[in-house]
Amino acid sequence: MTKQFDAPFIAVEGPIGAGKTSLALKLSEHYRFHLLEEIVDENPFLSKFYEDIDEWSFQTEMFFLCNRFKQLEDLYENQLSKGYSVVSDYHIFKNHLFAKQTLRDEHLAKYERIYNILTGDLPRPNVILYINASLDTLLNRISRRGREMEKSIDPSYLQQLSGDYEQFMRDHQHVYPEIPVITLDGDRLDFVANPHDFSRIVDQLDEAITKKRSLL
Ligand SMILES: Nc1ncnc2c1ncn2[C@@H]1O[C@H](COP(=O)(O)OP(=O)(O)OP(=O)(O)O)[C@@H](O)[C@H]1O
Ligand SMILES: Nc1nc(=O)c2ncn([C@H]3C[C@H](O)[C@@H](CO)O3)c2[nH]1
Repeated sequence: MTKQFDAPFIAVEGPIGAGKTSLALKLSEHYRFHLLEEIVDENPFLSKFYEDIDEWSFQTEMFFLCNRFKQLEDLYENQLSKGYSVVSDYHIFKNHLFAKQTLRDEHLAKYERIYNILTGDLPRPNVILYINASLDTLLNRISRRGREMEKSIDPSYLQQLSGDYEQFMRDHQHVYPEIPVITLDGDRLDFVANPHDFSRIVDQLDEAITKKRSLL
């Protein structure tokens, strides 16, 4: 069974370059919530993965999965079980979403068995902020951010991931109607430079958190 807790656990999600890290950081500062950051540079396979996805996908996906498993176990132990609130720059579901895109069938079948074992009882976010954005915006932001290894990202890979996110979020709302999903238009909202846009997001989040608390 999934680990239980009452504190707000907010996940920021969306495709590569949507603005998850930027928004999660700003929210953690605003609310003074613990920030769970996604590791990127520590993944020793990621740059090789971008050079040859088929060759390196299994190692890459397994590394992300094991790393996030450990992060979320620690998060429960040190934060959520003690009543501390958290904002995270990912949701564990993204592992499966990427893996379905990158793994060959026989590797995916093995991966899914391990994924189900590892994630079955992990704590799940109780509010999701989903940033979607057009392919042009995502490519622009990835290029402006300038991570060397991401220069070879194929736009069709990104397009496919964005479509998978859309589908996943729609399904999630049907399966878990009790978990609010706040969808943000990443093309139009500039929460990085525009305080007004950021405070509109905070208003929506405040409302979702208050509603959740009143149901407890
Ligand atoms: N809404 C926004 N308006 C303008 N610029 C933004 C916005 N969101 C993010 N950016 C800029 O786009 C770049 C990518 O943002 P960020 O690293 O937060 O994305 P991410 O979703 O965390 O990416 P990844 O999936 O790679 O972790 C950064 O340079 C950031 O400053
Ligand atoms: N293959 C793969 N699987 C994942 O679970 C995953 N999570 C993040 N990423 C990539 C996207 C950005 O380049 C960079 C930062 O998010 O790492 C992933 N890539």
